[in-house]
Amino acid sequence: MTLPTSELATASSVCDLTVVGGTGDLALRKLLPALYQSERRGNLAPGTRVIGGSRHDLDDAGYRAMVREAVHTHVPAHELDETVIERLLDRVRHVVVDADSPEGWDELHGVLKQAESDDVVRVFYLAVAPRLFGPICQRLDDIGVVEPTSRVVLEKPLGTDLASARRINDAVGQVFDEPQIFRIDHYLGKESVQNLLVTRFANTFLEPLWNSRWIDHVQITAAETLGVGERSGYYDTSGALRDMVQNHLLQLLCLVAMEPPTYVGRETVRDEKLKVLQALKPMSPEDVDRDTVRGSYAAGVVDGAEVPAYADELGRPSQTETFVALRAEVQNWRWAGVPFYLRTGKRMDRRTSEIVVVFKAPPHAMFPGSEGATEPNRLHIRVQPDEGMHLHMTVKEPGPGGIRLRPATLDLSYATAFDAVSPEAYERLLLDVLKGNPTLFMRRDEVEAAWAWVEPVLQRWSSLDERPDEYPAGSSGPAAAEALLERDGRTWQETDR
Ligand SMILES: NC(=O)C1=CN([C@@H]2O[C@H](COP(=O)(O)OP(=O)(O)OC[C@H]3O[C@@H](n4cnc5c(N)ncnc54)[C@H](OP(=O)(O)O)[C@@H]3O)[C@@H](O)[C@H]2O)C=CC1
Ligand SMILES: O=C1O[C@H](COP(=O)(O)O)[C@@H](O)[C@H](O)[C@H]1O
Repeated sequence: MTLPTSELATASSVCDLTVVGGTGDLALRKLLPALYQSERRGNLAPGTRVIGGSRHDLDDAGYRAMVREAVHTHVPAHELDETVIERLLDRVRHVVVDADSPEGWDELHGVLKQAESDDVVRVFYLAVAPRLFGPICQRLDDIGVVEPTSRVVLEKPLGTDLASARRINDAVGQVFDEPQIFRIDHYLGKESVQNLLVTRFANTFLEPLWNSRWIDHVQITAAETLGVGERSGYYDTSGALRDMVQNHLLQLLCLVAMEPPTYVGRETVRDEKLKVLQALKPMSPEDVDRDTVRGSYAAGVVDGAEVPAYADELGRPSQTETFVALRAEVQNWRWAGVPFYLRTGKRMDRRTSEIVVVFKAPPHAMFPGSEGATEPNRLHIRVQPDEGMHLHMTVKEPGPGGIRLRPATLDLSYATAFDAVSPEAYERLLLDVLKGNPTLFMRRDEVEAAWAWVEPVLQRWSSLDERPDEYPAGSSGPAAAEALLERDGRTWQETDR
């Protein structure tokens, strides 16, 4: 079994990568530093160019200065190499384009016509608000630059509900065929997320246990210490359910719950993930009231600094949730009766993304005095920080004087086990785009199935017209999130660090 995305050392095809939104936060903070890293590792094919597009009145030199600063700001100092920066800058151009106007697009056409050869693949990365995806695709079509080999990359969020996601998909689909469309979910580019597939399917010891007979429940957490910062305009129209659960957390759930595909390939993994999304138990209004928790951070202390409440950062009261916890069920043979608890929030006590698989307790306490002393086995898959895994077990405490049971862990930290730093998710995903490998990108049917599942939650919440529960910034979320598990006789599990 080979993971196509592990081909990081393989050069990509020669591409003209046009980043519409090339002056925005995402481009400067993530995409251009990722391209720098690809250049540094020799993974950008000679002849590949990067064309930034925005309404900024910038010439090539002005944009190159912006790119240089972005690389200096967002790449760790020990990885900076001026000769690599120069090599990257040689590839860089800028065109002034406005999605809302036909002007400027001919200039893009002119630049693309100067490509090294007719074989250069045109990639259009839309790092702009999703409402612009359809209009930009139309403009690209109007100027005649979309070829059968072209690709388009769409950033999340893809819509705000099922209907808007369908509209965007329809609009993009007027110009690009589905195999040409790469919908990014950057969690799928994280090393440990891909390792989840390998751990499950390249080892034999887990798979026989990976079902409702042996697994009690699964917890998936993505906690951030950051607040909404500069993105409050976007975030307040979104909230944690749309921003994190509909995409990243459900993708993680899919990778935990999916059946083994016959091989890891472009469509096979996505086919299996889709089946999981389609098997999620639909939420009735009563389910939403019972099985979901919304929170909004109040003022508090994070990493030793006082931070304001969400509403104060925003400058007005808001019903938008900055925290969600919920209980989901996958209604199929493997997972019947196994709850999946999902939780995500901003301004929490720690930055951690983690999957915890909690196994059932041993059926019989056979060691004298050991009733209640054994903790169920837990497999922690740490997505970030400190990527790795640890298996929580019960062992005998060494020494004479009878058998005393003690919890202990088998720990695998990537940083210590492998002498290699994992590439940033965007570096890996951008290379996959340049190579034309869509395995780690979301297909239309997946995105829409995920929206179909979260939509009843959104509808119920908006019908209630209530403010989310407050939680102090720097805490683990609202008390109701603890109660959600306590009701089932369970607790959230954290990796001890
Ligand atoms: N920032 C992040 O961390 C993340 C962002 N995303 C998504 O990526 C996308 C971009 O986000 P972000 O970079 O933060 O947004 P910004 O607002 O920082 O940047 C938007 C970019 O789009 C350009 N732009 C805006 N309007 C037009 C237009 N009419 N025609 C052409 N270009 C235009 C802007 O340049 P100008 O104004 O000069 O035209 C700018 O380059 C969004 O969909 C966002 O949700 C997803 C995950 C994380
Ligand atoms: O997509 C998003 O993800 C980030 C969290 O990403 P991470 O890689 O730092 O875990 C989140 O802050 C942002 O709100 C969301 O849009």
